[in-house]
Amino acid sequence: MNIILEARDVRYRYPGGSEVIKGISFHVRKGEKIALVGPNGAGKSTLLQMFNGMVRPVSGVMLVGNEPIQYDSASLRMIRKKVGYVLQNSDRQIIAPTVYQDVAFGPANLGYDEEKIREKVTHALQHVGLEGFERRPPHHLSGGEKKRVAIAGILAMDPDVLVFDEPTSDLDPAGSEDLMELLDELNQEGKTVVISTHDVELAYPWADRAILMLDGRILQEDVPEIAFGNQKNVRKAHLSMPMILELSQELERRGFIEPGKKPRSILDIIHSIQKVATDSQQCKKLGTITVCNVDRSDDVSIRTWLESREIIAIGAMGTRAKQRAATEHLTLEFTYGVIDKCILRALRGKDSLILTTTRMVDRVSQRVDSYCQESSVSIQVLQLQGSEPDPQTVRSEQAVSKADNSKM
Ligand SMILES: Nc1ncnc2c1ncn2[C@@H]1O[C@H](COP(=O)(O)OP(=O)(O)OP(=O)(O)O)[C@@H](O)[C@H]1O
Repeated sequence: MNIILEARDVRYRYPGGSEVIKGISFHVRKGEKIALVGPNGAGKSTLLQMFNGMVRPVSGVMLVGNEPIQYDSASLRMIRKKVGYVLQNSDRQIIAPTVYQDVAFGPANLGYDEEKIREKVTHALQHVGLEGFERRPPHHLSGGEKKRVAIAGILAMDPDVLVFDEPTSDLDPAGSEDLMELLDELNQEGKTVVISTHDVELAYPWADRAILMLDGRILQEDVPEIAFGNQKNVRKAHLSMPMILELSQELERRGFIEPGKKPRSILDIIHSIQKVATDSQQCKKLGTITVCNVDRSDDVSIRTWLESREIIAIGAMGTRAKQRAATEHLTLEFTYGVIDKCILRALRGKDSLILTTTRMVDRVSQRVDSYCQESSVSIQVLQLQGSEPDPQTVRSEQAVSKADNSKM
């Protein structure tokens, strides 16, 4: 078990106040997505701030990479290179007069030379979709853009762990979905991601593990299906049960889904409702999913390719994919939970196109393959790539089946 963060019986009280962290122990494994969930005042922010030494426990030990955190300034600088912390309020994190200077602050503090700083800043801004914003004053940006500047500032230091305090609290629903998608992308690239949130609907499908907190203690820590499935603890923590989980419990009571199945998404629910799924598989021809890697298809006109197709829905995963869609003036139908939504479409016999980036391409095939194996269906995943000489021939030349047709 590759533990990257660990708390051993940590306790904390603010100067002159009562105890707000009351003996907490837990660990985070490398590559995990953890959601710390609890009501106002539960101690989530205080606990998160212990992860990179911003708050020092009164007793107990915090470890990063199996090493107890040391609190001298040189050690803290190194810890903050490993564990990046994105504050809830971006205005408190952004300090410089331009976006470039703000994102450059971390790498400059690490002693990098000008060229390396420029490289880090450019890469970080690309990552969060803010290329071209370098000279902009941060206080003129929208809340969502400021959040991305704050994240870029952390990414520029290339930390192993990213900690986000209420990452979506000041974002609109579309902005929240974009941000969760960015967190997924970063996790897919190997970052461990820890967030605090009140939003159970957001945490439930996203997290590998949920930690429910109340009054400075951990109430429950488990996979989301179990952590959020305990009605008593959920109520106690002033939370509500995620809608999907509540619906699946109701369907289970009525015998529509097998006992013990805990769907995490609408696709899971459809899959669990065996009869409906079987009917749809038998009656309909399945649609296909075409994947376009935007990192490798500069010379492909997606718009031209689309013109040669029947009606198709388009989804985008990742910031660069969304930017590419904007450049080609494509209307996106799906920007979050994209793979599941395209599988649902395929089950209805309809085709879709997913724009994505190199690191996420395999994820599409993996998710579709695992769904197909579990459900004994075969949805074709095709790839759109390379130069496009003639839209008429694109379909046969560039659409290469990756699916295992023997599953049919
Ligand atoms: N700087 C501070 N000085 C004194 N007490 C504080 C300070 N910051 C937080 N607290 C107290 O510590 C407790 C835990 O606060 P914390 O912000 O960690 O909770 P939280 O779960 O993140 O809440 P929220 O969801 O509202 O942000 C609260 O009772 C709060 O009043």
